[in-house]
Amino acid sequence: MHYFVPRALPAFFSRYLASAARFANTMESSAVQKFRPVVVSGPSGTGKSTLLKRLFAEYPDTFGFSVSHTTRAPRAGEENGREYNFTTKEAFLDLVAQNGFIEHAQFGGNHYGTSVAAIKTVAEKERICILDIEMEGVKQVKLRKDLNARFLFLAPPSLEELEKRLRGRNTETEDSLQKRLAQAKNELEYSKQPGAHDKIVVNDDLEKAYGELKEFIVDGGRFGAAQ
Ligand SMILES: Nc1ncnc2c1ncn2[C@@H]1O[C@H](COP(=O)(O)OP(=O)(O)OP(=O)(O)O)[C@@H](O)[C@H]1O
Repeated sequence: MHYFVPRALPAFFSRYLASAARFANTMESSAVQKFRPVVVSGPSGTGKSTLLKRLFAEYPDTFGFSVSHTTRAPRAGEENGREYNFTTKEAFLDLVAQNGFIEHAQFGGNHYGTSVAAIKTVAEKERICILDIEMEGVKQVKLRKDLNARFLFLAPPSLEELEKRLRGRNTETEDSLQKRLAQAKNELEYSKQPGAHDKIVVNDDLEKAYGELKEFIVDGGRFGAAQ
């Protein structure tokens, strides 16, 4: 039996689909061209939360955080898309297979992750997405050129000073403190690799560090976007 296969039709459709995909990508990337995500990393206890809190207070309605995915059930008062993107295990693992997560992990039998789409959503809402993540996450974001992110590393003045701050914060056990200090050495090593970060700020004097962080992130109101 012979079927009539219109040869021109698939070619037409594939051209149509390719141009639709190009259009969607352009639309998508135009948001991150203007609202470029900023990755702020640095050893635990260097002062990321302290400095970012100040930046958010000085620039209200400018920054945003991506909404994570989770397979855990919503708690009372939690709204899908606000606290988390609540999802089934199947949908979560599908997205993992599609390389849709920057980072994901499992805690207490539930999956959690930061999706590429959630980061882009912040840019589409015309806000600068701030990602406060550790080194492995930084490496993942670097692979995703489509996110157009900028990278700032906050360094402690020394490991001795970092230990003093972590002890002073009174949030760590001796064991978790030693783990954080060991991880800090890895992060500092990585930060010395050429091209690992766009900007390194040493948080010695708080005022000076804040000024440098602000200058890099705000960038005279351009937030890193090309004019
Ligand atoms: N320049 C500074 N001089 C002295 N102390 C500082 C300075 N910056 C931050 N601190 C103090 O160091 C401690 C750690 O800061 P913070 O909690 O902001 O670190 P972090 O990088 O956000 O840590 P984590 O990644 O564990 O959340 C806090 O007690 C903070 O008040």
